[in-house]
Amino acid sequence: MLRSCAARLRTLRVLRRQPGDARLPGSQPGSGKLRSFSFEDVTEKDQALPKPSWSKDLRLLFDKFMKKCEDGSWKRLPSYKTSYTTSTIQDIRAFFSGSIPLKEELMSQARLFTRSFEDGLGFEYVMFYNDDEKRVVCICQGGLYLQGPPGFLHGGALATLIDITLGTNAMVAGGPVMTANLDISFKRPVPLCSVVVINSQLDKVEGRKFFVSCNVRSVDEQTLHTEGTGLFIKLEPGKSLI
Ligand SMILES: CCCCCCCCCC(=O)SCCNC(=O)CCNC(=O)[C@H](O)C(C)(C)COP(=O)(O)OP(=O)(O)OC[C@H]1O[C@@H](n2cnc3c(N)ncnc32)[C@H](O)[C@@H]1OP(=O)(O)O
Repeated sequence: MLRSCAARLRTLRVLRRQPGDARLPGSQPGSGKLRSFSFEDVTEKDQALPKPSWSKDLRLLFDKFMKKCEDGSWKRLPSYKTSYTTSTIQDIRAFFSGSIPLKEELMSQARLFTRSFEDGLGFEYVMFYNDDEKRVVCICQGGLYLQGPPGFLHGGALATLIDITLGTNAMVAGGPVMTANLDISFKRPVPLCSVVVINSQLDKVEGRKFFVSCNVRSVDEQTLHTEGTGLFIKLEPGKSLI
């Protein structure tokens, strides 16, 4: 989660174009300042760009959303495997008030779960964000190592994709969050290696609570595979997680 958290914070920095700014994403100027809370020192290949392992459907959808980005209404969210420097890890620890149990040498080896497979065998996905509509769309393809029932995507893999999509939606709206609740209704199985679209919407914000919902459809939109809702809680700087 922490790696996911930090990667998404860095994604937000790109999204909001605040180079060198130590503010938390979503916070107002002058509030939520953190010492050196920056991920600028992480330089890695952006994973949310076309690869040879992508199917034609994923490539076509990617091109379609990139077109939507041209007028600025949609933005592509970069995504990284992440590997952090010692100072960055210290800053993440400071944010969580020292409550991260993992030793530093192990933290530097940890990787973002959804970006830990070989290209094409696990999660291939790109997210796009529309600020006006408070929507995040994730176009994704679950590879051969994500099988559940023979020939179909594992429900837990789809739940993961839903979690990161809804979580990203909450996070671009409000800053760092954690999943408190996920409710998923599986309606039709997703064929392995097929492409689906997760369409999420920020429904409501109540204090630190962000309520987000989504549906998952096939590329041709004819099949409704899944519906889901999630509750995400905005994290408070300095508050211990444990
Ligand atoms: C950080 C970047 C993340 C990027 C996107 C997410 C993708 C990755 C998602 C993950 O994998 S996260 C890992 C799975 N989630 C967890 O491990 C979370 C475990 N739970 C916690 O650590 C805490 O419960 C949590 C941080 C979610 C909330 O603890 P807090 O102490 O900050 O909140 P608090 O208990 O004060 O509750 C705040 C409000 O939320 C409500 N709430 C908290 N948990 C709830 C829950 N489970 N269901 C319903 N409501 C809940 C709570 O009632 C209260 O409502 P009110 O303000 O109206 O009083």
